[in-house]
Amino acid sequence: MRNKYPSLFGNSVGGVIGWVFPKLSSSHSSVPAGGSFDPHLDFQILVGVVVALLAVAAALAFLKFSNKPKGCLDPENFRNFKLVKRTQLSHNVAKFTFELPTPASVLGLPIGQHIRCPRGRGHKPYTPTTLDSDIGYSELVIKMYPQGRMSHHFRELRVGDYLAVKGPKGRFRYQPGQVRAFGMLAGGSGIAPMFQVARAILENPKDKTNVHLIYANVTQEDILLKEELEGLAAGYPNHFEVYYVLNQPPEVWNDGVGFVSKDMIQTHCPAAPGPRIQILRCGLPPMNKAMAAHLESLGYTPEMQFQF
Ligand SMILES: Cc1cc2nc3c(=O)[nH]c(=O)nc-3n(C[C@H](O)[C@H](O)[C@H](O)COP(=O)(O)OP(=O)(O)OC[C@H]3O[C@@H](n4cnc5c(N)ncnc54)[C@H](O)[C@@H]3O)c2cc1C
Repeated sequence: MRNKYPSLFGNSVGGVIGWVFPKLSSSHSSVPAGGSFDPHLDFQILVGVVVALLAVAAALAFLKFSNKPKGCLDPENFRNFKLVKRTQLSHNVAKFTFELPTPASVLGLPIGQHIRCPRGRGHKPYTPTTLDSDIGYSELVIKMYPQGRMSHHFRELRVGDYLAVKGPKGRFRYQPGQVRAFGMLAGGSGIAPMFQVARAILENPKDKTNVHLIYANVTQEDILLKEELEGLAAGYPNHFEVYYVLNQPPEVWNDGVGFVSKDMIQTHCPAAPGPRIQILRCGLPPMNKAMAAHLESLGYTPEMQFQF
């Protein structure tokens, strides 16, 4: 079909107009041969153009949406993911890289949610260090405890083996800008969900949320993802800060010593009561309990707190 509006909108839009409004497309102009102006016809043309533009916008949006890679998790059934690389990071910590079904797949895990891996009759939560901006693979950093049941499974996992995973799971929902600042209180492997949320915020240039992390461990060697955390602190100095707390610090140590205290929270987390702030907690039960008590006595309401 020949385009009736080539100079204004190009072939495709003119074609759409012709298709949607055949009556209009038979008129070359709203100015009849006699030269008198027809406002009714002009209005019809305007409506036709708006409809055509909306149709093109909808088609482009559909194309963009349908091109977005689909996630490959199932919340109800376990799916198997092949281990393609295993990197030992310390005597009891390793990074596990899993292949996704196709090189273009993404895991499809919303920010702040986790996967679950089966062990015995139950399953354990894990948060990948990768995001959906990492295509074709997903990574877990796992601390393997001597007596841990799931730890034992990971210790035995070799390249070529499969890990059963289901998800997404979790109550946490995140929308960029939903709070002004996050305080994060993490212990040991409880850093995993914090790192994921922090990374998603900081790597999104439109998200101006500030992140204040207090991270507790026994020794310096126990600090997980240290290099990655230092990278975030150096790369986003105005939006991210991390304060480490160690039970057994080395001789030279400038951060916190002992357990995470009320004073440390007051100094390093966004102050309460404050507008649009939230404190996230993830650690062993005794730490979570102690943190909840500190937060309450500092005036943080239950709505301002979330425990992973
Ligand atoms: C949202 C969320 C995400 C998580 N993501 C990760 C992750 O990405 N990587 C990761 O390694 N872990 C992660 N964890 C912790 C993980 O779910 C397990 O708790 C951990 O792997 C231990 O499980 P297990 O079966 O080996 O130990 P269990 O059989 O549950 O425990 C056995 C013994 O191991 C020791 N132990 C267990 N957990 C800890 C601990 N946290 N600190 C100190 N000693 C402990 C204790 O002595 C305990 O008695 C996450 C937890 C949550 C809530």
